[in-house]
Amino acid sequence: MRLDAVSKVYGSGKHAVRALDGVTAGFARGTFTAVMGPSGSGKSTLLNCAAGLDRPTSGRVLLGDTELSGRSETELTQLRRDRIGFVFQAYNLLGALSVADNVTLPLRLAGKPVDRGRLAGVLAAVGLAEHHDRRPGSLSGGQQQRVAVARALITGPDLVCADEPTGALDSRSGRQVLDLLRRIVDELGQTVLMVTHDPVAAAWADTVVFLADGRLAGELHRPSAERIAQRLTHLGDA
Ligand SMILES: Nc1ncnc2c1ncn2[C@@H]1O[C@H](COP(=O)(O)OP(=O)(O)OP(=O)(O)O)[C@@H](O)[C@H]1O
Repeated sequence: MRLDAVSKVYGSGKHAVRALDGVTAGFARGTFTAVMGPSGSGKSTLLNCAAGLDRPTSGRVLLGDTELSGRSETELTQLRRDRIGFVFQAYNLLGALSVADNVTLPLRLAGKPVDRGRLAGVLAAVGLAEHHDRRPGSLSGGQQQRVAVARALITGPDLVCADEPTGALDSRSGRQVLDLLRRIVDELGQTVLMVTHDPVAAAWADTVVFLADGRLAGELHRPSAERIAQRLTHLGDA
């Protein structure tokens, strides 16, 4: 996955906000990247452009060999459904459906057959094999987020996008979700792009990229939470 000189401007005239300003970055297959930066620095905009949820004003977004820019809404919807998995802070599960039906929803929406073996494998990977008939509301927050990770994985996506996936969780459940994201990269070869405010969460990634005012402001490889926190504190420095 690659962003090439991506800019995003919201609004126009004197109300224009340049949320991203010429961001070029590559996220290699099988790696875990965290995006950090102050509030309003463009983290969610970057994730949304990478995931085809939002369109850059200029620049190119490439998912493998597929260019997202210039695609119709229908094409983007299809591409997101088939090739990108999403995990949000608020889980976004459907309360009326069982765990298994939530997880397989992306397949059913795409009109694809549900492979029971694959479902069982994905549920086992997230540690919820015995919960497939439960309703999300009867599970803990951490378990619900692991259902969301299973749903993101069921299509075998090229990219998993996670926006503050631990934002609503206590530290123990958060750690389990981060451990899971780490394992889907290490053991399944998935590619994860995660926005977070939390240096401890970011320290699970291979690379942490920093944003400030819509621009890249450096990156750290395999950093400790302390180094990340220190870097964040000095982001505004020249
Ligand atoms: N739909 C929108 N319309 C207008 N402005 C927007 C929109 N989305 C984001 N912005 C603006 O773009 C800038 C970047 O926002 P973004 O949400 O990407 O930042 P962020 O780093 O994710 O912030 P936070 O950490 O607070 O979630 C901000 O100034 C924000 O107000």
